[in-house]
Amino acid sequence: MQQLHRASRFNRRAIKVEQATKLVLESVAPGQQEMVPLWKAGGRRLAESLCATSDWPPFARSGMDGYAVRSEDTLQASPDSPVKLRVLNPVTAGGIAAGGVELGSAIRIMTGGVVPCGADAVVMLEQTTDVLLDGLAAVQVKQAALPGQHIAQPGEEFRLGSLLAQSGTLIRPGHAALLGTFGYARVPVFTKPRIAVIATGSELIPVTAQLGAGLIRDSNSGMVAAMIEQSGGIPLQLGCKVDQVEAIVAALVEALDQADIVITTGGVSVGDHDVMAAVMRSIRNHDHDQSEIEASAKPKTVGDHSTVSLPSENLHSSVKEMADPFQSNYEHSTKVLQASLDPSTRLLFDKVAMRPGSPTSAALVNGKLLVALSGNPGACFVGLELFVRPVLLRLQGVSMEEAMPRTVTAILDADWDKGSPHERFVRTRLYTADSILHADPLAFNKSSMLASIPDADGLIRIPAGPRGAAKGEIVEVLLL
Ligand SMILES: Nc1nc2c(c(=O)[nH]1)N[C@H]1C(S)=C(S)[C@@H](COP(=O)(O)OP(=O)(O)OC[C@H]3O[C@@H](n4cnc5c(N)ncnc54)[C@H](O)[C@@H]3O)O[C@H]1N2
Ligand code: MOO
Repeated sequence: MQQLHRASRFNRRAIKVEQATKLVLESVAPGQQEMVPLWKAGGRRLAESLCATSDWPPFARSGMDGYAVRSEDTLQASPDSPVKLRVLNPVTAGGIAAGGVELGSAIRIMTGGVVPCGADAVVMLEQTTDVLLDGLAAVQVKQAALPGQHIAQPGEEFRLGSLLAQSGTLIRPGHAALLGTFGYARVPVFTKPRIAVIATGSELIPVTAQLGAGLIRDSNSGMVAAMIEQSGGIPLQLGCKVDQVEAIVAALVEALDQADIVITTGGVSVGDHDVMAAVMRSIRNHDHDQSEIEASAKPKTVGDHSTVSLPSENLHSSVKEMADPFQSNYEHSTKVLQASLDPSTRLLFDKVAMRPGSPTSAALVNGKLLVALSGNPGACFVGLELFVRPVLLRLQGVSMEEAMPRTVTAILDADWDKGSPHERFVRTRLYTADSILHADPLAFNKSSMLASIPDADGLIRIPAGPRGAAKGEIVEVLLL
């Protein structure tokens, strides 16, 4: 029996990164929406596509301080032979002229003012001289004005009803300006997804604590929280939990209750205390049991998740397998976990064909996504970028395609001669030289290392194989 349990730890089938990303993205849908004042909408995601409520500009607008003229009146104007135009009634309060521009006349106008009817050009103040004509106010123009000169035509930027921004758009300052222009004082946005964060590991202490023998501070929680904030979510910190089933199950139950999705870090590998791996096995077996129930009602199809061969151990034994009988009331914890799983609960994956982060796992638990990231900071970071950020964007209305990381190609600056059976994501600096983008892999790139994470501009994607990649090769880089 013990052998079977041991074997089940290694019975994990790696799926490709794209497939894993697709699975997590398909398991979430854009969330609720709310109205927020425009001045608080910056950085949020639009929940509806919004359109222009009028033409813009709404009237012919002067782009300069000067005189509104009829261009044909100025056709013969030159420095040697300036044209004199009578100055008619000045623009009234509100910037609207009382009358129009008539033959041989001009009206003084300010930047942004309504171009009076009859005028089809504005001459800049600097290019005019105030003079008298028959004792009355006049202006002298020394150059022919082109029709339309310094006038913004009504509707030239937007027509009534034209699209301003699509649902899912990140509201940047420019969008806020547009929305204000068209009278959107309150803006429909997606509610911020609430993401529970649990760090697992008995070696972890809170950031506030003093280091002790064998202890390290929990750096993943802060990193995950920062990524959540950066991607428009609200992190709910549940803190670090010791590698005991009941502590972690209790935290998961609380997290699933409070949050839209749950992220854990650590404990996903094959170690004796890797509790999240045991939880995932429990879910896999629960899923398997469900599949068997469903299979009795309908025939299995090829490629069906339920056809993956799994050891048929139950939730109890799989949790028991990793639990230290001296540390943990696993019977009770098992029941708590089991009682909290509904029939829709299923494992999405428990291994990804990538380095770092191959043990990264995900499940749908009671309709909520649970992503179990690796504890190694480098692997945790890559998992966040590949799986968590896209999910956060999707929850805020971004399309599946646009939620995926953006990629560029760059010239590799140094040999990466480490081959791998799985594709590898290498933290890199990006820079441009002679208009060519270069990827300069950062030092301290191991999964367990932190130092390169803050400096990374991208992740070089090195295909699986014995060779790695050579200096000068063109490589694909995921932008961070
Ligand atoms: N026998 C095997 N051992 C390991 C395998 C394997 O296939 N066979 N896989 C290795 C790989 S690859 C990885 S990646 C790690 C994954 O380990 P876990 O995700 O289970 O993470 P832990 O064991 O809990 O921790 C790994 C490492 O990271 C540190 N850590 C964990 N949490 C935090 C945190 N919140 N803040 C900072 N640092 C954290 C932890 O102390 C460990 O040093 O497993 C390999 N082993
Ligand atoms: O998959 Mo692990 O993250 O290589 O080190």
